[in-house]
Amino acid sequence: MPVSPDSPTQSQDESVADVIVLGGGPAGEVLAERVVRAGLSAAIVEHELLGGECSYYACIPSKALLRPLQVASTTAHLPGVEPTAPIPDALLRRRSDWVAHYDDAGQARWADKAGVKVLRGHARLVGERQIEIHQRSGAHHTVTAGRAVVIATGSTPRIPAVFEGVPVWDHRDATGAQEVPARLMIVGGGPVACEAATWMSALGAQVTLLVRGADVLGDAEPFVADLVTAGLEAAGVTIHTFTEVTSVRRPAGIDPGLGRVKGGAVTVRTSESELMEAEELLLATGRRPDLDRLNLESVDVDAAALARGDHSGLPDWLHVIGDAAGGPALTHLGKYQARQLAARLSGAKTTSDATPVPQVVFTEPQVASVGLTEAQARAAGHSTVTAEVDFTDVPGAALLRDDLTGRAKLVVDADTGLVLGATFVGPAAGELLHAATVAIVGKVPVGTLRHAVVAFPTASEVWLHLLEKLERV
Ligand SMILES: Cc1cc2nc3c(=O)[nH]c(=O)nc-3n(C[C@H](O)[C@H](O)[C@H](O)COP(=O)(O)OP(=O)(O)OC[C@H]3O[C@@H](n4cnc5c(N)ncnc54)[C@H](O)[C@@H]3O)c2cc1C
Ligand SMILES: NC(=O)c1ccc[n+]([C@@H]2O[C@H](COP(=O)([O-])OP(=O)(O)OC[C@H]3O[C@@H](n4cnc5c(N)ncnc54)[C@H](O)[C@@H]3O)[C@@H](O)[C@H]2O)c1
Repeated sequence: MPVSPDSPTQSQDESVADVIVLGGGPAGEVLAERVVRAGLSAAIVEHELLGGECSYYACIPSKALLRPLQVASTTAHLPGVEPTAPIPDALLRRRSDWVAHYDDAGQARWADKAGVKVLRGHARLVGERQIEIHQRSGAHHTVTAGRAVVIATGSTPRIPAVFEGVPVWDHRDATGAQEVPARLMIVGGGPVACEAATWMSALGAQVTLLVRGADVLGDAEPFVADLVTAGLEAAGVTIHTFTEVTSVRRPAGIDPGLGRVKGGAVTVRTSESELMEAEELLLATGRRPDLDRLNLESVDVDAAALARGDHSGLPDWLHVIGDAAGGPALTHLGKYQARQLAARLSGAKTTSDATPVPQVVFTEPQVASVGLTEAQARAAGHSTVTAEVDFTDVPGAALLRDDLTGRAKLVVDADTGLVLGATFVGPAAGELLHAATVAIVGKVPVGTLRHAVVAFPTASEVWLHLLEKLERV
């Protein structure tokens, strides 16, 4: 039962559903929908927008901005068509349309149709299967779950100590940009930093990336950083590696609202003792599970252990999925965990949760990877054989555009011939990935993969060339 924001403080204890989900992001929504489909009742408690970070501030707006840029980049290198250039205002309008102008009415209609109750307000645990729901007005009431409570509260940005209290951009401002700062410093070298550098430079900002480590996307196969760095630099982005911010200054900021410049120029000093200045600074320094305000101690759960991904201390009625679970922060992983948990809650037998995690970073060129890198496979004790192929050697890939850059790598267990990991960088990389995921999950040896004939001339011929290099396996 939704409580209107102006209702008086109240305390009632009602069993609203078999399963209560805390947080209505992609993980929470899939969980709720699936348990209802299985014949149980479900309610979601959401304190902001139903649809979560992914729908309004993360995956959807970023990809709405990046897809036209990918098309523009292709047309610039595709004889036979006029090159096309990004139109900043139209890009921002496309983004705003895809986030439904930050209105979740459509998601609320979906929930209604799916038979999922939506309880608006901030949730905190107060006892076994008991949730207190707080409204902004101060009113609150208690609800009880018949069977299970699922934490799906997502994640929140990690703020390095040096930036605490300084008004700068986070990923919400970058995906929700209303203004384009003339100069933008981005701190970080992960997917958020690289993708945001791509769209903010296309929108007209002069972007400087401050990367603490040796490379952008440092956990990937080494050639990933080389190709993404070249792509960013070609787009006009300046990259400083081995650079950490040691101090930051900004004249007292104002809060001008989402995606607007938050005050006067920002000045940072870096570990190289360099002073740098920009109109805005975006922090893209990672995320951590959002568990702080859940009152977990009231049910004897150690929030710090849970944030590290240690779920062993959870009582049998309490579960955690999605970014809140402390693993890789990816929408599709949270949704997979939701499907698995929904099956278990409705009495079905499920296989183990251990599954390779695919990821596509939508830079120019695109980066797609799944499973282990060669270094990770070796560290895990595998003896490995690998194959690498340049996209320029593959006719189906070379037809996609001129000025082609791209590379692929397969990591295979030398003893079993099974694929352990795959990385593709280049046009269509994201579409080449799922075959690798299927090969890993299905435990298909490379000897069998060779019989999967590839249609000519498609980018999937990259697979053919990789497998030809593994003929002795
Ligand atoms: C810029 C950016 C781009 C990204 N792009 C991609 C991408 O392309 N592909 C990809 O797979 N992943 C991407 N991600 C990661 C992706 O956004 C997350 O993995 C995903 O949103 C996690 O889903 P979730 O349901 O676990 O949590 P969220 O989407 O964070 O949803 C959690 C929900 O819980 C609510 N909530 C939290 N606490 C409470 C409480 N106490 N009471 C009530 N409600 C609460 C929140 O308001 C929110 O609605 C991106 C992330 C960022 C920052
Ligand atoms: N396309 C996609 O799949 C996609 C896109 C965006 C984000 N995401 C996911 O969202 C999550 C958050 O992404 P992210 O890029 O913010 O996180 P990340 O953890 O992947 O990268 C954080 C970056 O910040 C750097 N860093 C950390 N602390 C720092 C400090 N104090 N000073 C300087 N640099 C520091 C790290 O070295 C790293 O380069 C990730 O799990 C990511 O996979 C996915």
